[in-house]
Amino acid sequence: MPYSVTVRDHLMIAHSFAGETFGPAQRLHGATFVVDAGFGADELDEDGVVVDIGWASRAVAEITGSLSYRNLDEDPRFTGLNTTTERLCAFVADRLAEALAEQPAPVSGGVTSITVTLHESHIAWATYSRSL
Ligand SMILES: Nc1nc2c(c(=O)[nH]1)N=C([C@H](O)[C@H](O)COP(=O)(O)OP(=O)(O)OP(=O)(O)O)CN2
Repeated sequence: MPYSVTVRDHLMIAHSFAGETFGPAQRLHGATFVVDAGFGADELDEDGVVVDIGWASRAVAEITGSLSYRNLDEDPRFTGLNTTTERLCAFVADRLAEALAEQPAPVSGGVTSITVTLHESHIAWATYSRSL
């Protein structure tokens, strides 16, 4: 996968976690994530791109917008699940894969993988990668 394009957004949510592992984060707390969504391809399309950056930015913004300013403890999409940074990465990546699949070529043309990283601070982040 020699080529990739990454677009950045951010996400503000509230949540709490179940499990002694999480210590004080078992209580409701807020989090602001920087979201990096990467699209990988083996080859460029006929326009010379992996994916249109404008389309990618809008697709990511739609997903982050569906999460932001929400208490994810009350969001039916995550019932019974800890909305860890890792799980939110996978959620964003899977929604992006769905959005891409709905697009006709050339938008969906050569993308072979999606990699989403959520930075929860300058010293901690998580990543989820999937192939298409
Ligand atoms: N692998 C993950 N570990 C943790 C996540 C996560 O999403 N994935 N999230 C949290 C908390 O939501 C928060 O980000 C940090 O809470 P905090 O209590 O400060 O957790 P720490 O592990 O940094 O410190 P403690 O020693 O547990 O107090 C936590 N972990």
